[in-house]
Amino acid sequence: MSEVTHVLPHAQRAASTLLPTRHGTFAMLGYHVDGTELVALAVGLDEPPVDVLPWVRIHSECLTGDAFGSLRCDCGEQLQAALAAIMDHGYGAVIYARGHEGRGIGLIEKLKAYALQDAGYDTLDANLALGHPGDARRYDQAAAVLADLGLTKIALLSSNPTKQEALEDFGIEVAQRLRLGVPDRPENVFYLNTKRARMRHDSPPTEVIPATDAWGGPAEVYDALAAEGPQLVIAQLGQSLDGFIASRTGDAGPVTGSEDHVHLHRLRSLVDAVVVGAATVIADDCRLTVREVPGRNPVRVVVDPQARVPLEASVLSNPEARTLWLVGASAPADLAAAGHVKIVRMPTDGPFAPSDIVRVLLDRGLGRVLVEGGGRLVSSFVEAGSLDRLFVTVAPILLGEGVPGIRFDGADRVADARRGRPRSFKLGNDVCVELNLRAPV
Ligand SMILES: Nc1nc2c(ncn2[C@@H]2O[C@H](COP(=O)(O)OP(=O)(O)OP(=O)(O)O)[C@@H](O)[C@H]2O)c(=O)[nH]1
Ligand SMILES: [Zn+2]
Repeated sequence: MSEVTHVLPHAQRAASTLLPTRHGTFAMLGYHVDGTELVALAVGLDEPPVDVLPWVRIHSECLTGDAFGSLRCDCGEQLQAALAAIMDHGYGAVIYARGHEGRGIGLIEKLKAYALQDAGYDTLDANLALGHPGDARRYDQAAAVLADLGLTKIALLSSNPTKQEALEDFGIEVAQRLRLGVPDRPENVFYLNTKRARMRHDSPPTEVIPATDAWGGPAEVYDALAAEGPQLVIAQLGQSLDGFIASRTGDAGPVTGSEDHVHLHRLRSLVDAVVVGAATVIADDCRLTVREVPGRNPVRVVVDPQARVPLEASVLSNPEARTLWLVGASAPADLAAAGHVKIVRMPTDGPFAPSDIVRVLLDRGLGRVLVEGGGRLVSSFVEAGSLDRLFVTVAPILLGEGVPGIRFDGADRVADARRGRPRSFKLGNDVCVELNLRAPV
């Protein structure tokens, strides 16, 4: 931690209430700090978990982004993603920093800066041309609120190292900094790239997401996933109307249509890691990369307790993306994998518990996970309660017999079936059902 170089102003806690949101109910605290009104939306403060860092976002007020949904900046999406992530994490707070509007120059001055940007200036030069500093924000008030909340050692949700350093100057220990995965858009990509090039922002650029819903399913499905924050486990299966993901011979010909293929690539583009079982790799020789839509390739994760996947398989031989090869404790010790492949020896001979797989990935910074097949692996995640969302695309064909999709030790009574909040949409002639398994039905 760096030296504490400044003294904090007094944070006067003046109001305390509850705020139900679409992400859940937050404690909402209102503060007066040095003539400015700040609010905190907090969760989990009454019973802080042991050895867990609170997740904190210091969100700079942005009327245009936060309230109007402007796409000139990424503030609105960052705010929603932060609320979702912190609620999901169960411990932390968003400090909504009034007085930060326009990086501290105020609303109307920001609009003047926008007008200059309309004429070709970038976001930094526009501020300078108006006689303002590039960034005029102060962080002592937010730090004082954090101190009052007892959040003095935190994980900060931000792409801005300056923010981290400023908080540390005021005695807040930033033990970790996490970036929210909000996509670049055509309307804000120049702005975001300027911040990367000139204002020290270190969010990795994403491929630009066109403002269109012509990819796979409707945009709101993917926007909702993008807003889910750094930890998310989803699964996708394509199956026949009678519930098979492949024919009786295991023929790997696609069951669902091309729109579902695009949808799958879209899901891959939204995660850090895509997980498949050994049998699926052997049957399909899948590449697991993002090709149908713009986006980064996720890390490929092969669940292979007996190390059965041959070295010639695409995921092990083609270095177009990184691969983690999860093998069992007794798998051969002399596996000679290529440089892009990392062998992870699990403590047991398998089958590996979904929670152990998720943990191994999380330890490597891979918090957003797509389980892509086969049926048994996805089923084990369903059964273990390890999935946040399940997508099943149903094609209007009947196979009669084949490789089953989801099968697990089910309920005796229909009333006890697994349920989630459903949403369904068409993918060509197929129908995709998304089950949000964390949302109350
Ligand atoms: N002056 C000015 N302010 C802007 C502009 N675009 C967004 N802002 C303001 O910038 C603030 C948000 O700061 P950002 O640079 O987006 O992000 P950050 O807070 O530094 O970093 P993160 O924590 O990663 O979000 C908000 O107060 C916005 O109103 C602009 O073009 N000019
Ligand atoms: Zn903004």
